[in-house]
Amino acid sequence: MSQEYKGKGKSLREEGSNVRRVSGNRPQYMTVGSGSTSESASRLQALLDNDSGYGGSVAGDNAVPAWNPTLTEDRPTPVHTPVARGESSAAADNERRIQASAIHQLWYNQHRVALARSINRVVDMLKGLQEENSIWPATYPSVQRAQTSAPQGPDPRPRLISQSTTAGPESSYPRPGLQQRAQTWEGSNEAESSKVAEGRATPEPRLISPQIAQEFSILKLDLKMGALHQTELVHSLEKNSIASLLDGQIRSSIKHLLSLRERIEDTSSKVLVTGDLNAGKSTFCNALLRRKILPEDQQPCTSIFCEVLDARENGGIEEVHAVHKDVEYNRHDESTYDVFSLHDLEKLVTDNDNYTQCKVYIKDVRSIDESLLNNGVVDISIIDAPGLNLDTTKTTAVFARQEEIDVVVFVVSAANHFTMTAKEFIWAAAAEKAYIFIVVNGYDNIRDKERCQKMILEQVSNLSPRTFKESSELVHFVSSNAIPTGPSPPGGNGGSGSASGGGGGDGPDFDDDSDPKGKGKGKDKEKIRDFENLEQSLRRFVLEKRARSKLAPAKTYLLNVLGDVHTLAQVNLEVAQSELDRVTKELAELEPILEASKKANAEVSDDIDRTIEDTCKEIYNHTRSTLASSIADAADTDLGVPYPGLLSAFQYADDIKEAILSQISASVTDCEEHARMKTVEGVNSIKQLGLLHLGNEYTDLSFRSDFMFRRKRDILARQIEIETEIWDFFDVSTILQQQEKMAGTGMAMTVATVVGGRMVGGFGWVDGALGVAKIAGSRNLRKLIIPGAIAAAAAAIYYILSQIPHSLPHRLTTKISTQLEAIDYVHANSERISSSVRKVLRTPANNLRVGLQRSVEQLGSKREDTRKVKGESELARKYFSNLVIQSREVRHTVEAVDLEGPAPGVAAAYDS
Ligand SMILES: Nc1nc2c(ncn2[C@@H]2O[C@H](COP(=O)(O)OP(=O)(O)OP(=O)(O)O)[C@@H](O)[C@H]2O)c(=O)[nH]1
Repeated sequence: MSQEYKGKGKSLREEGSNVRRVSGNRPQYMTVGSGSTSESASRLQALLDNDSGYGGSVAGDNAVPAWNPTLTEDRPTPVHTPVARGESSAAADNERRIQASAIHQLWYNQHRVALARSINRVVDMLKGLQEENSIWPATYPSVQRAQTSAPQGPDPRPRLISQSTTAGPESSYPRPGLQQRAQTWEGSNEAESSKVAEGRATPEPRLISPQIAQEFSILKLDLKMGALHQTELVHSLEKNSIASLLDGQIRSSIKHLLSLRERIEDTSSKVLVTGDLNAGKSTFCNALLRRKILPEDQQPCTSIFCEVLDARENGGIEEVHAVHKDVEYNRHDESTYDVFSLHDLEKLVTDNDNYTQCKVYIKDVRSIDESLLNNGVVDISIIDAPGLNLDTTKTTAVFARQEEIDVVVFVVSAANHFTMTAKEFIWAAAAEKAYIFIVVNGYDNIRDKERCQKMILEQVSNLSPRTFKESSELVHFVSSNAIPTGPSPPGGNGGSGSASGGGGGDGPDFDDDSDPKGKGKGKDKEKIRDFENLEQSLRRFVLEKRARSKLAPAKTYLLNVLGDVHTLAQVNLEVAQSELDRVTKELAELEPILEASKKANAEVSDDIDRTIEDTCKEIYNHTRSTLASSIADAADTDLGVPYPGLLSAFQYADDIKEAILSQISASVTDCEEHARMKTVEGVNSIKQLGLLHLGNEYTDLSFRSDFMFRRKRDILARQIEIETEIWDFFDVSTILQQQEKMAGTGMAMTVATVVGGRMVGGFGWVDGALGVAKIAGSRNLRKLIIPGAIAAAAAAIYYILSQIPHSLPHRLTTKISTQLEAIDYVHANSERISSSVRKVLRTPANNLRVGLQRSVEQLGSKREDTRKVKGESELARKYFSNLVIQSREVRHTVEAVDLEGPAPGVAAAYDS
C-alpha cells in the first residue's frame, strides 16, 4: 500500500517550492510552505504521507481495497497570506497550522478508514445474506399480535420467538432517526381492524415484537398496496415473495453503501446554500467569494442551482457550464452542457427553461487560509439554490438529501425569521443532516438585535435541537451586503472594487486590493468581523467537522443497516434453530417408522403369500376329496331316476348317466361355492393386513365374489361320452355284490340265486343238478329236467333283469369314473378352482404390496426431505449465528468511530 503513496510523498517533499501540483484530472492543490517548516512539522507531515489510513495494524489486509493514492492530496500545507506581524510569529503560526492540519487529517483518515472498512464488511455481509436468502429464504419478522387468537393445539411449526428473547438490549440498541417511524407503526397497529386479525388464522411462527419490527429502517419492506396494513401485507405474502422483496432491499442497500463509500473516499465537499426567497443567498455566496459572481436582485431571481467551483478544476478557465436537463454532467463531455461566460449568468439563472443547474468555475481571489473554495485542505464547492417556495421546497429538500451534499447552509432573513416553507425544509433536511449551518442575513436591518437573536434561537431550538446546541458555531447573524466584493466579471453585475450596497445601502466602499479590515469603520467593521467569524465557523464546520458532515451519514446508515441485519440474523437464527429442532425430532420419529415399515413390508408380503397358499391348498384338497367321494358314491346315492322298465332300459341308462354327471357337476359347484367362501375370507384377511399396516392410506378394492366361476357349467357333459352297452345291464359283479349284501343281512338263498350263481359261476351247476337227480330218482328227474331248466332260466333271467336298477348305476358310475380318471377330472377341477382363487387373491395382495411399497418409498423420500431440511437448517443456523456475531462486531467498530467529540488538531490552528 505504501507504494500507492509514492507520488504523494514526492509532492510533499516539494514543499517550499510554493507551486501547485497538477496531476491528471484530479483537482489540483497547492503544496506550499514557508520554507521554515520545523522538524516536528515535517515529521508529522511525513507520518501523514505514509499514513495509508489503515495504520500499521492492517498491512496486508485484503478485505479493504486500496484507497485512492491521492489520499493526502486533500491535505497539503496551507499557504498563508503574509500578515503584518513579526516574521517569527508568522512562522510559528504557520507551523502550528501545518501540525494541526496534519493531526486532524490523521484523525479524519482513521475514522474514514474504519467506516470504509466497515462498509466493505457490511457489503460482504449483505452479499452473503443475499446468497443465503436465495438458498434458505430468510424469515422476515412480523409483528406479534392477537396472541390470544392463536390456536392452542399442537403446532407443527417452530415455536414463536418470544418478545423477551428478541427485544433484549442487543436488538434494541439506539439507532438514529427512527422516532417518527415508531410512532407511525404504533398508530397503525392500534387502527388494525379485528376482522383482519381474525382473518389471519394461521399463526405465524416467526414473530417478533412490534418494537423490533419498527426498528427495521433500511431493510424495511416497503409495501404500498390498498388499505391493508403493511404488516398484514408482509404477513400475507409467501415466504419466497418476502425473500425476494428482501433481496431487492438488500440490493439497494448494497448500492447505497457503495455510494457512501465513494462519498467518504471523495475528498471534496459540497455546501448547499438555500433559504427563503430573497433572503440574500446570492449576496451571501458573493460575500463568501469576495466577488460579485451570482446575480443579486431585490426580486426573486435565482431559478436554478448554481454550483460555484474553483476554476482550477476547469483548467483554470472561468466560465459557466449550463447543464442540460435530464443528463448527468460530465465536464469532459460537452454534449452534457453549454458553455457561457460569467456575465451570462444573470440571464441564465433568472430566465431558464433549458437547464437544471449551472457549474460556475471562478478563480478564487482569496488566500488559502481565508478562502472557503481554495482552502488548501479539501475541494469545496458552493451551491446557490433557488429561494424556497411551495414549488421548490420539495426539489431543494431532495437536492439537500443528495449524498454529495455535505453541508446545508440555510439563509434566513433576519426580518422575516423562519417561514413555514423554511421550517418544512429544515425538518425534512434534519432527517438526513444532523446539523444545519444557519445564516441570519440582513441583520443590519434589525433594530432590536437582541430580541431578534433570542427569537431566532428559540425557533432554531425547536427546528433542530442539535444545531441549537452548537448555535455559537452554527447560527450567525450577519449582513452579507456589507462585505466588500471584488470586481464582477466583465459585463456582469456589481461594480469593480465596490461593495454591494444594494440592500442596506450602508455597505462600505473598499478598493479591490485594499485591506477591508483596516478600512472598515464603526458598524461596518463590526459587520465585517461578524462575517469573518461566520466564515471561520463555516470553514471549521466544513473542514474540521466534515467528519460529521461526510462521515456521519455513513456511520448513521451503517448503524441502521447493521441493526437491521442483526435483528434479521437473530430472528433467523432462532428460526433456523427451531427448524433444526423440529426436523431433528421429526427424523428421530421417522427413522424407526421407516425401519418398521420396511420390516412390516417384508413380513406382510410373507403373510400374504402364506394366506394365498393356505387358502389355495385347502381349496384344492377340499375340492379333490369332495369330487373323489362324490364320483365314488354317485351310484349309491339316490339319483332320483325311476326305473321305467325293461322296454325303456336304454333311456333309463341315459337318464342315470345324466343324473350321475349332474351330481358330479353339483359337487363341483359345491366346491366352487366353498372356494368362493374361502376366497372372501382370504380377501378379508388381506384387507385386514392392509388396514393394519397402511391405515387410512390403504385403498380397498371392491371384490365381487359372485363373478367367480361363471364360465364352466356344461363342461363336464361335453367331456364325458359314454355308450350304453348291453352288458351294462348285466353287471354280474354288482349282482353278486347284491347277493352278498343280502346274505349278509340273513336273507334265504333262493334257488335262482343258487342256480344263477352256479350257472353264472361255470359248470358247477351240473353237479348240483346231479345231486338233485340222485334224490329225485333218475326217471323223475328226467321228467323234471327240461321244465326245471326252463323255470330256472326264466327265474334267472327275471332276477337278472330285476337287478338292472341296481347294477346299471354302478356299471355306469364305474365307466364314468374310469373316463374321469382318464381325463384327470378331479385334479383338473381342483387345480382350476384353486388357481382361480389364487388369481383372485393376487389382486388385493398385489394392491397391498404396492401400497406397502409406496408407503415405504414415501417414508423414505420424507426422510430424505427432512434430512435435506436438517442440513439446510444446520447451515442456516451456522450462517446466522456467525452473522449475529459479525454484525455485532462491526457495529462496535462503527460505534467506536466518534464523530461527536472535538476533532483534534485543526481547532488549535484556527482558534487563535
Ligand atoms: N439590507 C440588506 N440587504 C441585503 C442583505 N443581503 C442581501 N440583501 C439584499 O436583498 C436582496 C436580495 O438578495 P439576493 O441575494 O438576490 O437574494 P436571494 O436569496 O439570492 O434571492 P433569490 O435567490 O432570488 O431567492 C438584494 O437586493 C440584496 O442587496 C443584507 O444583509 N442586508
